[in-house]
Amino acid sequence: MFLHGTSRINNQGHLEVGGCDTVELAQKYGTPLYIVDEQLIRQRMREFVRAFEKTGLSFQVGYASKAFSTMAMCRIVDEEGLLLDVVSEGELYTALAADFPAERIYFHGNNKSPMEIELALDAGIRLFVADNFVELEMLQSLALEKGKKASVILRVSPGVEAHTHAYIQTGQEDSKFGFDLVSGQAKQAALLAHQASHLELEGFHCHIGSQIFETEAFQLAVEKMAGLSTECYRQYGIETRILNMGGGFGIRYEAADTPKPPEHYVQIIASAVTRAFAHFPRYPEIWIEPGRSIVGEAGTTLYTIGTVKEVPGVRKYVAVDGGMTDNLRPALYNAKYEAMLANRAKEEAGETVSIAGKCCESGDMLIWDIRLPEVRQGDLLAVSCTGAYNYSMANNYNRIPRPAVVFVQNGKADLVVERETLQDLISHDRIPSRLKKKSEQIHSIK
Ligand SMILES: Cc1ncc(COP(=O)(O)O)c(C=O)c1O
Ligand SMILES: N[C@@H](CCCC[NH3+])C(=O)O
Repeated sequence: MFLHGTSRINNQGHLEVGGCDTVELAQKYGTPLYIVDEQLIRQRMREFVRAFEKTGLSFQVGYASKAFSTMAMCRIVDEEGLLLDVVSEGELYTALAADFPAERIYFHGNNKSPMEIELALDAGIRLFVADNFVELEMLQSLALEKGKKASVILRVSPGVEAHTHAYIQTGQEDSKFGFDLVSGQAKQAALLAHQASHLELEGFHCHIGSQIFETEAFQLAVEKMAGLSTECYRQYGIETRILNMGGGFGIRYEAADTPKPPEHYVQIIASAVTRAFAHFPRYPEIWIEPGRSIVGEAGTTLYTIGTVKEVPGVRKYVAVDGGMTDNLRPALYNAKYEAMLANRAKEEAGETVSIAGKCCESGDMLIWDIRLPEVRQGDLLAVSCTGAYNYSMANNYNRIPRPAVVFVQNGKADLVVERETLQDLISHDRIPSRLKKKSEQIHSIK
């Protein structure tokens, strides 16, 4: 397993993250456990910021909460001075509850409800990334009602779609997100927002995919956005003050992944902007909103190994005390992960096994065919690179409680999310009185 950030093997042969021995973390907090390397998160944020500072252009780095949102995480984003991208009432509520300044929050989403828009307007967030015509209408009428002006940038589908190792240019992007560029919808929306009495159109947004290594795709997307900006400027006098190029920068999940450092993506985007917007009086302020590349490599999930089952001549299944409930990505995207035995980290690999989760689902496999030392019940398995879209996509399938989350740094561990309890699982359940047991019914009559 590749050791990211502060991860290392200590003298006892245990995996250590943030100066904390993971075997001790397992004893103290139990497993499964999400361990987050705080120093690495801060380092990544600073790398993006410093790279922009070097360009001399105006910029904002946002963090996409969807990758991993907790109140403690919002505090780190605030301390590092980033903007915060939220996509739901829940993410907004989490940020506000953590006292994140509303004026540095902006709201994404393809189906914002009137209630969500009202909450955000009342809180005084920085802006909305408007996704469609219905939303523009809602924003205008709710802002009017409240006697406010809602700042917006428009989400555009630029017809550039990037995948992990390739990108394609599609004519008209078939996407549930944003205003289509090719058909002229984006321009039409810009004019509408520009003319609306209670909207302030500040610019455009696009996001071309996630876990992207192809930097050419970002260049092409900048060019497309510049084309739209030019048309809007020449025809309607609309100035693009903000150009948000989204997130999507790839990370190293396994040896085959070769991501570029944050600086590389920033340079590519910044130089594409200086070229493509050269004919404007001013360059737009460039925004990006990475999620995965900030938190992904900082996460490690610790499991206890339970049953081991050999199918003779076929494979050895090693089951852990979590699975698709804490990491949905292998089941959902066939995502690949690396792992090691955290309690015997120095031992040579001796066998090939497959790591199964504990859900009642054949597809609940975390890793197929991984080389590990001979595994025993009670060993600790550490899966790396689980910081993004693991905790945030965790679920209670099979009524399995969600794990705890600890932040580790300089030898200290802080519990930032408590493990769900069995009581939590039933806390919203209600039994209608007709289904209550006779004894309980009599009790409730008294
Ligand atoms: C609009 C938008 N912005 C930002 C992100 C964050 O992407 P990533 O975590 O790949 O950086 C996403 C997720 O793909 C997104 O949909
Ligand atoms: N949830 C996805 C990424 C989608 C991000 C949201 N647009 C993942 O785990 O990789």
